[in-house]
Amino acid sequence: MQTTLYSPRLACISIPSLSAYPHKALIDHSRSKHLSPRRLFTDCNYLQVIAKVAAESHSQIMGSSGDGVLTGDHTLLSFLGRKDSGSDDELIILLSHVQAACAKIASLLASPSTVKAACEMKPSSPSVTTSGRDAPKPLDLVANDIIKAALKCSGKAAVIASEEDEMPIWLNDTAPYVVVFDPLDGSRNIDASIPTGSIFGIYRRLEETDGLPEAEKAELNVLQRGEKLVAAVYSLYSSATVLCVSIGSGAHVFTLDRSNGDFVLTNSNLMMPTRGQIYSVNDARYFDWPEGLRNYIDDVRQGKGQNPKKYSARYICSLVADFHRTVLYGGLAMNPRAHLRLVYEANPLSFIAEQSGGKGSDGKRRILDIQPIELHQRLPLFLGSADDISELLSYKNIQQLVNPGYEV
Ligand SMILES: O=P(O)(O)OC[C@H]1O[C@](O)(COP(=O)(O)O)[C@@H](O)[C@@H]1O
Repeated sequence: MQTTLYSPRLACISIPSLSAYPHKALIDHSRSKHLSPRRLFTDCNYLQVIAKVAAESHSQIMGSSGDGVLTGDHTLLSFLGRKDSGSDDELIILLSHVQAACAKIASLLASPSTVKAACEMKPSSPSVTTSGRDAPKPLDLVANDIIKAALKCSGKAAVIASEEDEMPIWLNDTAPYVVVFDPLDGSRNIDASIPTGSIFGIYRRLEETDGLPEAEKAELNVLQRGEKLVAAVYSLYSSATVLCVSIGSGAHVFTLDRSNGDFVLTNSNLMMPTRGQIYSVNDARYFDWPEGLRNYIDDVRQGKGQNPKKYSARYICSLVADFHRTVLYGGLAMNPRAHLRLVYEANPLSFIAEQSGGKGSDGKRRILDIQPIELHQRLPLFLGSADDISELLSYKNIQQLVNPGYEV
């Protein structure tokens, strides 16, 4: 049975395609039921069963050919379920809920009713909350609710922390994982249907904090250094919806098949080119930049850097989109002012950058080495090809300290 992805009133998510798995009777039974978004997150056992089946059985059917080359058509779950994938069943279950949440957000963003509502809204300039964060748009809050419901439903997240919530939320004393996330990055562009994304970082629960009061242990768990990440994910909602996943053994891209709701492997072991020819930065801020950054950009624009080719600029102003292009084509995606967040933006994306051969820096330190001191901590962020980032860092003075509070 197939359900539509773009119902105007209520966006539905198709159930994952399971024809490849041997537990067919179970699957046929599951398939006979329509999976509405409500059911997706209320019937928690449903996804857990699916993910467990994937984890237990996939290597009997597909797996790798033994030389690292993947064979067969993999979905995210079947890919993670391979014997040699390095993921445990609980992580697979958690990630199955993450992918379901992203599919639901993708369908909401693309639904005519959402686009119509956005068209009817008056243009608004971003205002800030009391904590200094941009005021959330309605879709930020909807995406946040979808992801929180999915993570709670997974039963695998002990504590979660979102860009849209002031504090972490403790969910479960015994669940193995900690999830930090930005539910909808780039949402300042959302009314114009410009690409947006979701970002997730997954850590293990710190068992040594188990005896502490809830608020204290919640904070310690979500403020782990990026190098402790066990997995990172970003979802890009664009002409295609793609999910890039790393569980610490490379980064892999899956594309949403809108006909059935599967995320299908489209690019395994992503390798960022060691050097690119594109820089991505808001260069209307050029005159607020320090000398080192201005010199670097002046040089690469003119082909006077280590790479004799003249660089081009691309800036979508949507971090996930700018980063995804950088991973694929090489070059740099950066925001030199202390604007992006360490915990749920810089860390997961730096983890994926490193897993694909690139680098992540704040201009002075490797991102994954930085000890977070607060959940919504901001910092300058430079992500990209290993050689391009090294060259940029050699200009020394690249962090923008002048921050006049831009209107747009
Ligand atoms: O205004 P700037 O400095 O160009 O920053 C743009 C960046 O801010 C972001 O919109 C994130 O900010 P928000 O999380 O507040 O939306 C990124 O997607 C984008 O890369």
